[in-house]
Amino acid sequence: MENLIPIKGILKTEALKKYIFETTAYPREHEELKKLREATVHKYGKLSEMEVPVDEGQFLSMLIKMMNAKNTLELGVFTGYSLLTTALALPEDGRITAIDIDKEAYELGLEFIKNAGVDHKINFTQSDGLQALDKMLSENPKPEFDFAFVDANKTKYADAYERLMKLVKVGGIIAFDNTLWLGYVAEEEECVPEHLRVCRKTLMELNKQLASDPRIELSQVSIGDGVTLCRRLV
Ligand SMILES: C[S@@+](CC[C@H](N)C(=O)[O-])C[C@H]1O[C@@H](n2cnc3c(N)ncnc32)[C@H](O)[C@@H]1O
Repeated sequence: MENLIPIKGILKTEALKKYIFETTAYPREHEELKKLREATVHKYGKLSEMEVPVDEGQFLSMLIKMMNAKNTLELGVFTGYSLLTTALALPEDGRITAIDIDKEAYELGLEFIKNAGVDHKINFTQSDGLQALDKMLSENPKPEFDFAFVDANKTKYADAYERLMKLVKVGGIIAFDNTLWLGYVAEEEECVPEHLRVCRKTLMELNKQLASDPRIELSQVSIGDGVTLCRRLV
C-alpha cells in the first residue's frame, strides 16, 4: 500500500513526493493512521485522495501540539484521517468537534479511531458545516476553539471563515485546506479542467480576501494541496 502515492498535491515531481513520503513521513505514521489510509484506498479508490496526505497530517499534528490546543473543530471529516491525526495530537482531556454532512465514510474510520484509543476525544455531528456553525453561535456565541481545520466544500470557505472568526479564540488558528488547488490557482483558466474551475475561482478570491484581512496573521503553507493558516489577532 505504501506505493500508493496520491497524485493530489502541488509538488509536481512525483519522485520528490515519493522521497518525502518514504524517507520522512511513512516511517513516522501512527499504525492506526496507516491502517485507516489503506482501508480508505481499498473502499474509496481514487476518492481516497480527499484525505490529507501523510506529510500534511504530521505538520498539523506538530502545530496542534506546539499551540497546546485543547479544543478543536473540524469541518469535513471523510473517513477521518485528519480527525484521527488531531485526536492523537491532543492531550488526554482534549476535545474535537467534528462535522460532516455525510456519516458513512466516518463510520469506516471509527474502527481505527477506537483502536487508537482516542474516540472519547471526538464529538461527531452529521450536519451541513455552516448550519452547525450557526447553531454553535446561537447557543454559545463565545469563542471556544483553539484550532479549526476546514476541509469541507470549498465554495463555502468564505462563509465558514466569518463564523469561525467568532468561534475561534484570539490567538487561535483557522487552517484552510486545498488553498492552492492542485496548483491551478496560478494557471490560466483555460488550462484548468472544467470541473475544477468554480472551486479554483472561489479559492483565489478567498486567498486574496485573507491576505488583505488585518484581523489575522497569515501563512500560506505549501504542503499537501496548500494549507492556509490564519491566526486570529483581534
Ligand atoms: C476533502 S474531504 C475531507 C477529508 C478529511 N479531512 C480527511 O483528512 O480525510 C471533504 C468532506 O467534506 C464533506 N462535506 C461536503 N460538503 C459539506 C457540507 N456542506 N458540510 C459539511 N461537510 C461537507 C464531505 O462529505 C467530505 O467528507
